[in-house]
Amino acid sequence: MSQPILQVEDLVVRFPGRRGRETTVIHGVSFDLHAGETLSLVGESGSGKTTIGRAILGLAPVSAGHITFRGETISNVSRAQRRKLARNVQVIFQDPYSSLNPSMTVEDIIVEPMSAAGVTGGREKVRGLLDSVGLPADAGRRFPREFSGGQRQRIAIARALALEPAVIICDEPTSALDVTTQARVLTLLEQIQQETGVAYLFVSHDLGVVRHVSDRIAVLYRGNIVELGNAEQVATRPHHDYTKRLQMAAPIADPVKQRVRREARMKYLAAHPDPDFTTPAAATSVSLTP
Ligand SMILES: Nc1ncnc2c1ncn2[C@@H]1O[C@H](COP(=O)(O)OP(=O)(O)OP(=O)(O)O)[C@@H](O)[C@H]1O
Repeated sequence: MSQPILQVEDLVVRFPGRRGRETTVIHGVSFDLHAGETLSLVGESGSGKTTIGRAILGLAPVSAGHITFRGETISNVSRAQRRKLARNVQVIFQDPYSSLNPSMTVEDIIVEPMSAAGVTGGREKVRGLLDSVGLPADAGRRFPREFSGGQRQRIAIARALALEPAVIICDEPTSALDVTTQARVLTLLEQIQQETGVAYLFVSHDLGVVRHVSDRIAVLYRGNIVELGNAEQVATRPHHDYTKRLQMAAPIADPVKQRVRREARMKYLAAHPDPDFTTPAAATSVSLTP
């Protein structure tokens, strides 16, 4: 495999807490990301997935450890160096309703990061970007409110692609979308990756979703990576107890398979009681009646 494009080594993130005490939310996490690869960070709500993404983007404090992009340190650097990085590492957020400025046209939304990076000629590029995400050319003149959730996420993807980044952090990019739209957006992200070689750091609570889009999966539990490996292996033959719980909590459509797995989960939990584990978030969407 190629040299890693992004390396996170022994990352520790602490936030100021009550009475001047600090709370550590990321406890020495390490992973790397290669060009053209999708690595997913999976864990329940509060496990620290978004914080890791924000630390890479310089939006959360790197209290210890360091982060490098193409071998160059990007943690705790100056604003100017940060701006340089912004061209290479972009982000797509979970909520396509709040992540796009409602008072700007789609063209202005897409051109904005180019102008901020001092790239000229952005407006000519917009039509090609809209086309590459499957939106009509006249979409540029319209406003976000005129589009559905899936279309808005396509606008967010076009904006992320505007600076031809090497890495895109996809923070739960499909969790606000219905299942069919989810599949379309994931397919689009895969096509873009095949065409451009962009690497994705994909953040999700849903092992079932990331299994199909990832090359590797890192499982995060309370700010620690407890398992990292090939996506198929982690999703279907996990080693760590916590991953097994996440796997058993991922919702599936077939009610017969769901019942079989629920029974297996009950058996497993009865045989492995562990008060230290909280119920993974996805479990709440699994029906408890046949
Ligand atoms: N700015 C902050 N100040 C203090 N604590 C924070 C801050 N940002 C995040 N945290 C805490 O860090 C922990 C991890 O949060 P984070 O949002 O990274 O989790 P997550 O796995 O992305 O969860 P979710 O799936 O719900 O988005 C949480 O306990 C959260 O309360």
